[in-house]
Amino acid sequence: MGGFIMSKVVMITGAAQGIGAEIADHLSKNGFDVAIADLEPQASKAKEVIAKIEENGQKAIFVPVDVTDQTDVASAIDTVAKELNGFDVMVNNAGIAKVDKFEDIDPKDLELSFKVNVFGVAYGIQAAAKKFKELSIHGKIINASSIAGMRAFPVWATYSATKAAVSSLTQAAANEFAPDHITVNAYAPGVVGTTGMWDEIDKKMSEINGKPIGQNKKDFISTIPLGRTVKPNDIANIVDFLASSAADFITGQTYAVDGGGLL
Ligand SMILES: NC(=O)C1=CN([C@@H]2O[C@H](COP(=O)(O)OP(=O)(O)OC[C@H]3O[C@@H](n4cnc5c(N)ncnc54)[C@H](O)[C@@H]3O)[C@@H](O)[C@H]2O)C=CC1
Ligand SMILES: CC(=O)C(C)=O
Repeated sequence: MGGFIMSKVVMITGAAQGIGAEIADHLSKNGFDVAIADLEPQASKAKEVIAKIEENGQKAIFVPVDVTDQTDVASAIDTVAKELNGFDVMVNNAGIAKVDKFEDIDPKDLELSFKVNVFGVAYGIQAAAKKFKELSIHGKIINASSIAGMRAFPVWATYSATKAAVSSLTQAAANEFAPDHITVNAYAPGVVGTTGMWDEIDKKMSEINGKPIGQNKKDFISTIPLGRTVKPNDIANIVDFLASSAADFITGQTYAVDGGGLL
């Protein structure tokens, strides 16, 4: 008689599209039931991700959440733990990228960027750690940083600062939650050219420096030693690892996945 293997449960923010959706697909292939946590208007995109996860033989739900709202994030995690009957891994992936010349940085963009990229990650870490403790789970928390948080590029000050803050939150939380065997790590992608994010970045950079649409992206790609953009699959691979027991003794780290772009 075949043994019954319990599925693990992951919640991934910003998973209705892009890198988050790819992470959801990978983790479901590794036996995770998945909560796709994203803004309410992303519900129909989330349905497509859920359909793929179900094809992989796992359960999936959509949890509407705005990561800038601390209460919303905590109640989303409560819902996930109840509906999927457990909670093992939190991926704080949601993020936005605002690009501007330093002198032109708009306070509203600065505020929203910090609210989504930094407050959102802090709230996700807090609520996940509380739930892991409540359930006595040695959980794993995985956050989205960026190579922009390791080296600040011109006209990316706001975004770079938020992503540097993610690495710092990752280290601090790793230290604080180590006694509970909760690990906290981060991934730092280079240019992932196929998600919506780079279309906006390229358009805004072209308004700033007058290069034709597509040129700024090409210029970035030309600096990557391994000769191509990062694929969402490359990021999902490291998240697979960080979410697995193979990474039990790793905490507080931020991993660049950038084809050598920062070399
Ligand atoms: N695309 C790239 O080149 C890189 C992306 N990253 C980071 O990876 C993460 C994912 O990026 P992509 O998939 O490319 O972006 P994307 O723009 O394709 O997807 C971001 C997702 O986050 C969601 N989101 C935005 N604000 C939210 C909020 N307040 N609450 C809940 N969800 C919210 C969006 O609805 C969307 O589904 C982000 O944190 C990004 O900063 C890091 C380095 C490179
Ligand atoms: C959007 C982003 O973080 C990079 C490095 O391309």
